[in-house]
Amino acid sequence: MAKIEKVWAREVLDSRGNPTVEAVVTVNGHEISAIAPSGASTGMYEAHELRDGGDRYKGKGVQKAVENVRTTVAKAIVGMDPTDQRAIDMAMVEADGTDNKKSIGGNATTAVSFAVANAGAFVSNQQLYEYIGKDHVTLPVPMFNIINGGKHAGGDLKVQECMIIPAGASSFSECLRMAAETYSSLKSILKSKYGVGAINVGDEGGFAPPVNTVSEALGTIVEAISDAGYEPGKDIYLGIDAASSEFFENGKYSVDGLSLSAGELVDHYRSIIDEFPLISIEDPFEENDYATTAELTKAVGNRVQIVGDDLFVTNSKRLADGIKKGAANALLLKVNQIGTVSEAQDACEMSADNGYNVVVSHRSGESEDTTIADLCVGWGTGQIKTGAPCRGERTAKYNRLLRIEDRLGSKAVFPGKKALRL
Ligand SMILES: O=C(O)[C@@H](CO)OP(=O)(O)O
Ligand SMILES: [Mg+2]
Repeated sequence: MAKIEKVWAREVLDSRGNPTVEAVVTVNGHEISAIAPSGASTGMYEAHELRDGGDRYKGKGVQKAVENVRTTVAKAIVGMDPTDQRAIDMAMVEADGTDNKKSIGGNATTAVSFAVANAGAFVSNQQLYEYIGKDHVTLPVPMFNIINGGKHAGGDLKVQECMIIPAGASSFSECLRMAAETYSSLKSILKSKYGVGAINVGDEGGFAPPVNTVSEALGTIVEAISDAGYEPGKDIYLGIDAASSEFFENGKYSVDGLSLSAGELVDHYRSIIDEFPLISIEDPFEENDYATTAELTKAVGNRVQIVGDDLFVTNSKRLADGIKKGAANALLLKVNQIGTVSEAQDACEMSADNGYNVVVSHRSGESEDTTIADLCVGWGTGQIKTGAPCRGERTAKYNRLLRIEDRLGSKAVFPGKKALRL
């Protein structure tokens, strides 16, 4: 049996230039490292990130998380078998002792949990996706965020992400090519419509043009899809992440130049669904509103994937509540929202057992770490969202998926439209 010989951590930078935690686990004399990502539109029920009062630039909170890995976490897990992911994750949960990783920090536990997964694969002489997935590995249909709004961009567009979903493709690599071509034609269209400033990009690599409404954004994307030679609603579909908690105040949603009640927002979404080939809506209502999320799911859930991100925060308890109430029909899975790979896996399995789709997701603050690409393939979730088809921290994941597809050759399973139950 291999043993974890040493646990270390250091501060490195994420894609926004903010400090984050890199954990290093030594097995068989080899150092295996992994980096925690970080959100901007974080859900209120997420695992706690150690960031010193939310100040992301002084680095003191991250230093504390780094220190916790070097001391508390190292004490709890050195000597354990790196292939016993669950025991290691539970040892961290126990050493933390809070219900939201407040003492060790969700960023500390995530980085260690990722590193342990990679170390387990290393000592097993396997690729991470093989080690996790055994024999049911599946390449995902990706969602590409090509127009950025909300907290990820500086403009007036309140909806955070406007995405393309090339579910009509016959392989992952074809999805990526279709997305890159559409991204490129969108760039030309935006430049000619709004001027050269419109092609500046937001946190996830999508453009941040001066559009005011989601319809304007989706209309331009539809044009770009056609210009690239694809058929909207057949080859490439649309998805949005409303991240609506960010524009919810005093019982009203300020979106698309309107001030809407939850009920009015249901009608607003329904008119957008009627106008565009929109097949996925994430966080349509604020993170505590299971009732209206259930109402929308009931009304359109047979043709639209309703995804819970801030709503569920990859937390099995919140997910179980949502399932009971019929809120959403898909889980957005972010390991750092709950803080360990094993707890995220629990939420993944609960989703599958209850007929909910699962979309593995990056954060807006990312790094070169590609662990989530392997988790997605190994768990066979069939969907991933990891930003635009550009910027190194996003292409790191897409390129990793290309490599996995290439390694699998004719054994690569790709679900296409089935991943979204279309
Ligand atoms: O809301 C989201 O889905 C994510 C990732 O796209 O954003 P953030 O990491 O800022 O929470
Ligand atoms: Mg989201």
